[in-house]
Amino acid sequence: MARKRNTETSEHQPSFRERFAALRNLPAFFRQIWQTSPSLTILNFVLRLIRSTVPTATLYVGKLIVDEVIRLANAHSTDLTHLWTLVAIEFGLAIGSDLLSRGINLSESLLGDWYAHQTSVRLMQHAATLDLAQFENATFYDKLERARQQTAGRTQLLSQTFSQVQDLLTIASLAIGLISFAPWLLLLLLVAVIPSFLGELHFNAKSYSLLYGWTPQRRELDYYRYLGASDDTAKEVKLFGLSDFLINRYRTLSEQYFHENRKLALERASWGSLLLAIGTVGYYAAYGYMIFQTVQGRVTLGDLTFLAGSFRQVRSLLEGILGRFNSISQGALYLKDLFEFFEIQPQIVSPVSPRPFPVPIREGFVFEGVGFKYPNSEKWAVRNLSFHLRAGEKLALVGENGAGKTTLVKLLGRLYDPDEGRILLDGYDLKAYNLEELRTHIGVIFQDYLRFQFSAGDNIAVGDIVERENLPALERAAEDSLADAVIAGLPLGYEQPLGRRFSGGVELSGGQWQKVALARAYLREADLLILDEPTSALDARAEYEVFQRFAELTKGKTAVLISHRFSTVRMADRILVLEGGKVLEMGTHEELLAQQGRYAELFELQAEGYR
Ligand SMILES: Nc1ncnc2c1ncn2[C@@H]1O[C@H](COP(=O)(O)OP(=O)(O)OP(=O)(O)O)[C@@H](O)[C@H]1O
Repeated sequence: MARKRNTETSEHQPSFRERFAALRNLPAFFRQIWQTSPSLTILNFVLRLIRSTVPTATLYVGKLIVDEVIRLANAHSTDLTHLWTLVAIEFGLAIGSDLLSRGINLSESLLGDWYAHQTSVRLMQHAATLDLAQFENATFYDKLERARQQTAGRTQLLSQTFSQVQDLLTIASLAIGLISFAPWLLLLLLVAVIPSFLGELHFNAKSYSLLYGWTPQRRELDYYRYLGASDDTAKEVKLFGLSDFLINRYRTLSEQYFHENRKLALERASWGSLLLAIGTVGYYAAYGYMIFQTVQGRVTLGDLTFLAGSFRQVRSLLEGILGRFNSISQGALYLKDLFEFFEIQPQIVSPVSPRPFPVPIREGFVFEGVGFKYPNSEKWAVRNLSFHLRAGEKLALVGENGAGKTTLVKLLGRLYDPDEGRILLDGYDLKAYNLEELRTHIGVIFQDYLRFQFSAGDNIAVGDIVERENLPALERAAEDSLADAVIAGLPLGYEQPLGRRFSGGVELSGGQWQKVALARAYLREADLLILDEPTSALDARAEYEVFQRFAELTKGKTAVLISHRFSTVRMADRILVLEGGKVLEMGTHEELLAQQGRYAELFELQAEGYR
């Protein structure tokens, strides 16, 4: 299937002005580098400063050697002391230069690695503060993806900018010699180098926009790679015979990228060679002129070697600087992506002066005309939702798929805020409470709970991670959720790694996983416990037992239970029937049966199936 490139993103073709504007990110970048390690930054800079004078010094000593050789030859002298001293100095410079380069590389790679490490940690920390809604947004993902990719590339930007400064200093010292000989040579050099610089600038802008425009597709490629080769997916991919389908989708997209990239690479190579040739013509014109001056006796042979060497070096340094300028401005554009990611702010936050969370909860939660639309959707997931979840009651949520049950739970945990109406806790809007505190007091086990590829103990401990080392607490929670028998059957008990991703891991059955996940809810001393279809994978006996315990363990606590099984639902104090995001019926099992409404209908339907 041929796929069209996202045309919306190709509008992001960065203009010259944008590229230059992006350089404004460099000071902030260097502030971060400096904060990473002031001593390494200074060391690197000092080493580069010294290193920048070495080429000029070497060329100058070379000139002195040539002049001395000629003087000795003409004077038929055998006193070589001065000559050998000069050679020794040049040798010293060569060794010194190598050592300096090594020092520069070492300090820079340490600095770069440490910076990349710190940025990755900051990225994770920042991502953790953001809202669930932001994670469900594709543009956000693209930004995150670019920001992630850039952390390693930053090391390169660091060394390029430092090299730039070093080379500029070297050029300055070499230029002094050239200027004193013939200032227009320097001008000739610039003219020779500029066309290839402009060419590079143009092609770099193009490849940046190609890469940028392809971010969504690259994410798609990663996804196919993951689907095609991962333990989570292998089962379904094999049984449904999806390999060829996936490989073809991958191939089509990847080939399209390759072709676009190749076109650009070819254009770049042909234009690059042409423009570079102009530079070479400039160099040989200047070289010819210098040879002519030497033959005329206006400069010495030593001067010729110095000047020709300086010219050649300044040319290659200038080319390097201009070329590097391109990658620096490109790097600065990527830097913009990174900084932009850090600028994304969460919308769901704590108030400035939050109310203390009520312990115990006195009145409970009141939904007042709550309406909510998912950010990427036009449809109301829930609307005009009004009901009272009393303190200490067990409320079951019932409704068909998509009725809004999980959404209601997400609103309770402030993973989203309502678009209409409000949710009160003991008379105050949920937004009046500290967000973290609110979440600490709520224990939720979602139907799509995470199967962490951690040890069995850690899989329970994620319910309240501060209890990680508290084995008795973990054991108690496991007992409450019936996970104790599962763990007793594992060769390494609580230390047993679960899942197949890492070596030595043991895979559990769906029901066994569910028992382990359920233990998380019991580990946390939550005041509001929410279980979203916690027993869907359990066998009938286990389900019965789990709910017997649940009733005992949550005595006096507020709890919300989502289930499609009426045997479970009828154990709740009250039942709320949702339909199309609205409250359809609410009452006890008996009341709802007596009403002969939807609940009674669904209950009968299920009971029918068991008869
Ligand atoms: N992340 C999301 N983005 C957009 N729409 C969503 C998202 N999650 C759910 N929805 C939509 O919101 C509505 C309510 O979904 P919700 O998950 O709350 O239903 P549910 O009652 O829990 O269903 P189920 O019994 O299948 O678990 C559905 O129409 C669903 O398509």
